Amino acid sequence: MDWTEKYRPQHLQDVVGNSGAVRQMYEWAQDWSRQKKPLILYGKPGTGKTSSAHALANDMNWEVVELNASDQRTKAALERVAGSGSTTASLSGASRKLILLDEADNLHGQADRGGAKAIVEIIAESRQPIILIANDYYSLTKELKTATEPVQFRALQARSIVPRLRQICAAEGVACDPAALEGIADAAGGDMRAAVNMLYAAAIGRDRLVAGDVQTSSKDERSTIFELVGGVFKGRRDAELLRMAVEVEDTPDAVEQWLEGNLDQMPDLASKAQGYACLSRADEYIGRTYRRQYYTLWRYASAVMLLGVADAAGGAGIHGRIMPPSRWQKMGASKKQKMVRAGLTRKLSEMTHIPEDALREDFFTAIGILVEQDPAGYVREFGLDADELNLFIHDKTRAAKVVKDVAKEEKAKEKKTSGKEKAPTKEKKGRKAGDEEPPADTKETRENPPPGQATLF
Ligand SMILES: Nc1ncnc2c1ncn2[C@@H]1O[C@H](COP(=O)(O)OP(=O)(O)OP(=O)(O)O)[C@@H](O)[C@H]1O
Repeated sequence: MDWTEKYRPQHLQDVVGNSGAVRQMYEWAQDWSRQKKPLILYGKPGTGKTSSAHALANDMNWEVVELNASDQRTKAALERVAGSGSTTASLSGASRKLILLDEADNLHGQADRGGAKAIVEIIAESRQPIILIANDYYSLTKELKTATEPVQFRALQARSIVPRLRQICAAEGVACDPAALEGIADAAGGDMRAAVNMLYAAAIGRDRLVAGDVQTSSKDERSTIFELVGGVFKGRRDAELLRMAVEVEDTPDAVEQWLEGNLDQMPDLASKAQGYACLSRADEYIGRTYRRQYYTLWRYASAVMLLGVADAAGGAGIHGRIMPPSRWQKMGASKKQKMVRAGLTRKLSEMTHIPEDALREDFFTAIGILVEQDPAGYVREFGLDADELNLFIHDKTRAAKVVKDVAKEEKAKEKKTSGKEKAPTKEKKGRKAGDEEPPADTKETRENPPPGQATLF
């Protein structure tokens, strides 16, 4: 079993470090009332934000409802649980629900700004306690900052991490050398999740842990995605491969894209098909992870795809060069770009009615080619913003200019239309060559829609 889950603190008093933050949460919960602002826990990954929120709910005997800020269904769910429609019966003691809204820094991923604004309004008026979680406080919207009370989680000190690792070793029956634990705690860089994972990787299958067993790779030295994917295609099927998967910073869905992007290297059709079959099974688990917010399934998804594709690669393995999946490489993998990409996928999914997880590489590649040919047309049809357009054309200045020009052009068109409403006779005189087509919802345009959405799908 995943040790980070197994040793997740169950009560506030089990949370390591961040005592100020924990106290603030406790006091907030003690006299929580409808007038109180929701909390927003922010800080580096792996410092105990999510665990503390769950531990608080457990201590208060509150049920937890977990929602993700970037999920389109969140607004409706929030309205149901926290909005004015929620019954007073559910507001009393034991049946009180703590709403946990994760990825609050991705709230603008909600397709329209109105959606995000509505969510902030529901939060501010909530009849149930709400805790939001974010990594980066500074990227939160102003409205959200105003509506909430901040609680900072700081990186943990190595000397706070060591005792926790010692407890885990004791519970697992692993004797440990203090130097080994100190080495792990130092390398974790204040991230308890990383520390527990490193301990797991070093201690699993051992009953004694000495400093030499520990690979105290610092953040920069941890396995890279290239090594992991390279290992898979070389046909590795050992614990080391799973250890590398724990170390890489990429999420299983990113790893899945990398594996898929390199499947062409398979020696024959049968092994390629076998590789795809494993990926599709892993994909199901990854989807379920997100739907149920059950992150333990991630580990399982990783194991299924890594070992499965390694098996498909065969005993001798393939020693070709590992390439990043094409579109991914161009899009880069910075957090901001990932968020833009996630928002865009959602937008395209809504417009095309194709499920998000089906909008994979091929689809992006196809759209990319079309967008490159007619950026302005796609900005108009899909409502792409400059960041989204830049994902396709890779030229920030040009993307900003195209979006600005389209906005200008639309504004002019609007003006013209409203002018036309006021003075219909003048417009009737006919159009000059080069004028825009007047917007019309005639039978003909409905059946033969303009280029863009309808032509493409
Ligand atoms: N302060 C802590 N005390 C004890 N365990 C911790 C602490 N912080 C993290 N952990 C361990 O790391 C795991 C992940 O922590 P958690 O999910 O609470 O981090 P987080 O701050 O919410 O991270 P993220 O921002 O990535 O969601 C926990 O299951 C637990 O095992």
